[in-house]
Amino acid sequence: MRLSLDGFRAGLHPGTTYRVAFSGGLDSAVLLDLMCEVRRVSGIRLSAVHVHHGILPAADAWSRHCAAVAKEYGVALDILRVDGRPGPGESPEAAARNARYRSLEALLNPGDILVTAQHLDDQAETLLLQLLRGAGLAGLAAMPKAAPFGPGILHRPLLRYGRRDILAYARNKSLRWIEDPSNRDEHYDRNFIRRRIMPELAVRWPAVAANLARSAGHCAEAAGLLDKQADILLATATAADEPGSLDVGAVQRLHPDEQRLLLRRWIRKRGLRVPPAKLLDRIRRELIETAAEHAPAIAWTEGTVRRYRHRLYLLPLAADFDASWTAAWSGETPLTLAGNGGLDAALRPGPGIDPDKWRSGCITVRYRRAGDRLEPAGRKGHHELKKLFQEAGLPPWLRDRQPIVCIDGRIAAIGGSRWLASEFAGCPEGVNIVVRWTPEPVMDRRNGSDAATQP
Ligand SMILES: Nc1ncnc2c1ncn2[C@@H]1O[C@H](COP(=O)(O)OP(=O)(O)OP(=O)(O)O)[C@@H](O)[C@H]1O
Repeated sequence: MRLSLDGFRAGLHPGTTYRVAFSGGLDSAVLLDLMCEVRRVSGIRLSAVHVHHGILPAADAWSRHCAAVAKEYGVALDILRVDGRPGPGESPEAAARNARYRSLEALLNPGDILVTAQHLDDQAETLLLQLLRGAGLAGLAAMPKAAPFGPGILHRPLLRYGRRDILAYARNKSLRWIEDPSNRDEHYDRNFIRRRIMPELAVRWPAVAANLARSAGHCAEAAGLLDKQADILLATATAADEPGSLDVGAVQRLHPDEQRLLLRRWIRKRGLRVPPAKLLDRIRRELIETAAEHAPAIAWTEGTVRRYRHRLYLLPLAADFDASWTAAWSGETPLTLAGNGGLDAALRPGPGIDPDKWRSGCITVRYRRAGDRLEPAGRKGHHELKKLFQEAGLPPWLRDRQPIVCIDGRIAAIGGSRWLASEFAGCPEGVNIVVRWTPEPVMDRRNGSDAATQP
C-alpha cells in the first residue's frame, strides 16, 4: 500500500501525546518524519525517545545521530540508557528487547501513546517465526496494531505498509538513517527469514507478506474471542475469598481444553509468559486432577504454580523480595513493596484502623519476625501469627510475604486489613482507615510488552 500522509494520519488524534520510539534506523526515521507531518497539519503533541542499549561500540554514535535528527525536526528527544546484557538463558536479542520495552513502559504517562515502526513485512516475519516455534493462537496473532502498554498505549501505525513502501518514502524525502550491521547477520532467525525465506516465497507468491499478515489478523480475532471465553471461565473458577487463586473443584469440572485455556489466561493476566505445553499439562495432571499431597508445586522460568488444600496459587519469581526489608510510611501515598506489590490506605466505611490512632502514630511496614503475636480485633487473647495464618488456611509460602503495618512499633494490621489488632481497630460500623494490599500488579501480557508478539 502506498504510504501517504492522508492514509497514515487516519487513527491519530489531535490533542494526544505521542512518543516516537526512534532507533535511528530506516523504519523509525520514516515514522518520525510522518509524525512530524501529522503534527504540522493536526496539532498532535510529539516527542521522541531513543534507547541506548549500551552493548555495541556504535551505540554512542547512534544516540548522537538520533539527537541531531530530532533537533532538526524540533522534537524533544529522551535518551534512555539501559543494561541490555542478557541474563542466564536469555538470548541477546530478547535481553535487549526486554530492557528496551521495560524502559519505554516506565517513561509513559497515563494516556500517552508510544508509536513504534513495525510494518507489514515485520508482521509476516513474526508470524513465520511463531509458526516455526510451534506457537499457539496467541503467538500467531503476532503484533496488534494497538494494545495497552504500561500506563499508556503502544500503537504501530505503519503495520499496513510494506518495507518497500517505507523505503520509497524515505528516498523520496531524502531522509537519513543508520544501517544496523547486525540486521545482516543471518545467525539471527529473523534476519534469516527476512533475507533468505521471504524473497524465495515472494517469487512464487508475490503477496506473501500481505497474506501472512492477514492470517495473523484472523488469529488475533480468534484469540480475542478465546480470551473473552477464558475470562468467563476465570470468573467462575476464581476463589471467592482469595482473588488471584483458583478453586480446584471449579477447575476440575472443566473439560481439559478449557482447563488449559483457563490456566494460560490466568498466568498471562499476571504478566507472566505461559510455560510450554508439556509443563501446562503437568500442572493439570499433578495439581488439578490428582488428589493433593503436601502442597505440591510446579515451577518454570517465570514462576511457580502451587496447590494448597483446594486452591491453586500462582507465584511469580520475585528475586527482589526481601523478608528483612522495613520502611517508614506516610500512609498518605501508596507504598511500593519490592517484589511484593504495594499498599495503600484510605478512609472507608467498615472494619479498619481508628483514624485518630493512625494520624497520631508513626507508621512503619515490615515482614514477619520470630515471636510476632497479635490480639485480633473482636477476639480475646494474643496469638502467634503462625497460628492465625494456619487457622485462616493461608499457604505457608505466603506467610512471610504478608506486609505488617505497625503504629509506633506495634502491629496494627497484617496483609492489608485482613488481620487488625484490637488495640488499633476502630469501631467496625464507623469510617476507618482501611489498608489495602495488592500483592501483584495484574496485567495482560498480550499487550505490547509480550516478547512473543514483538520482533
Ligand atoms: N534503540 C531503540 N530506541 C528506540 N526505539 C527503538 C529502538 N530499537 C527499536 N525501536 C523501536 O522498535 C521498533 C521495532 O524494533 P526493531 O528492532 O524491529 O527495529 P528495526 O526493524 O530495526 O526498525 P528501525 O529500522 O526503526 O530500527 C522500531 O521500529 C522502533 O520504533
